[in-house]
Amino acid sequence: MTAVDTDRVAELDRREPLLAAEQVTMRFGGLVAVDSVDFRVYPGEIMGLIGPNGAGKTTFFNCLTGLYLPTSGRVLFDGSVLPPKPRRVVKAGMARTFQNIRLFANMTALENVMVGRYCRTSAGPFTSIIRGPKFRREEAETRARAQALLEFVGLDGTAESLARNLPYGDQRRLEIARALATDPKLLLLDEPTAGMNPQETRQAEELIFKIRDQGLAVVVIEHDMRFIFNLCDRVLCLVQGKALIEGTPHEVQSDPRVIEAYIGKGPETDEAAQTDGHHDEQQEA
Ligand SMILES: Nc1ncnc2c1ncn2[C@@H]1O[C@H](COP(=O)(O)OP(=O)(O)OP(=O)(O)O)[C@@H](O)[C@H]1O
Repeated sequence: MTAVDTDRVAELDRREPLLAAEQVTMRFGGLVAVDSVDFRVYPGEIMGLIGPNGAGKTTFFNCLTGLYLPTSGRVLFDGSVLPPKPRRVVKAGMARTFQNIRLFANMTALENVMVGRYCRTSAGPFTSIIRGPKFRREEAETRARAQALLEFVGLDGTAESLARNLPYGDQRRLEIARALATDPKLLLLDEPTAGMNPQETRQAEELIFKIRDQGLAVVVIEHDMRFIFNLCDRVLCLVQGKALIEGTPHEVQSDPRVIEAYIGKGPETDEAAQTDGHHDEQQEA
């Protein structure tokens, strides 16, 4: 089953974008990693970002999320340019996961999600030290919300497990739960299925649809073509830092330039794309 609905995509196009990248360029010395890229994400859509290794996807992601200040161009979130400060970006409503899992390995699953929630609490250092009523009330709310998010991502029953003891696919879902704890409007997922088995990948797909159905916009970087074309409303393909094509999954996957960019690794050979050297590296990380 495909998620793509042409009427839905047309409707999305009539709305104000939640995220808009305008002519974003990122240079590292003489290397142009991202070259004049325009990109729009609308509320409630799933947007895919694909491209061969080294195409500039992660660098572009880092520009979108304020980790990098673009060399030129700008990124607007909800109509404003955000300061390149992670806490401000998160508070504005943008959350992300990384290519390599970044959990607090020795904390429980519940504690990991609670950490994500603290950007939405207001108890100051003094109230926290004396553990006053406001702190205790917020702590109870944070715990309840974290527990609900664990259930939402399908991790109920793991609340007290240490993050490092969870299976790989569960760790990835835990990262998503932690990102959701910040109450984002936009969730950015950097290779959410890297290293997953087919069953975990299917579960990840269902989870992302569920997140979209809550009204969030989602941007996904992936190498797994079958996953991305089944999941996304629209897809942008980057090649050597430039936007090669943006369109519906059907438009993108049938464009011969995309297949050529992957040196023959079209959708029909996506298993090969999943098992290339890049993914082995991710699994070892
Ligand atoms: N911090 C950096 N300093 C210098 N060059 C960088 C830096 N980060 C990325 N690059 C270079 O920018 C280019 C784009 O890299 P990037 O990681 O964004 O690509 P990607 O599409 O995410 O690749 P992959 O699919 O392998 O993760 C590459 O040539 C890379 O070597």
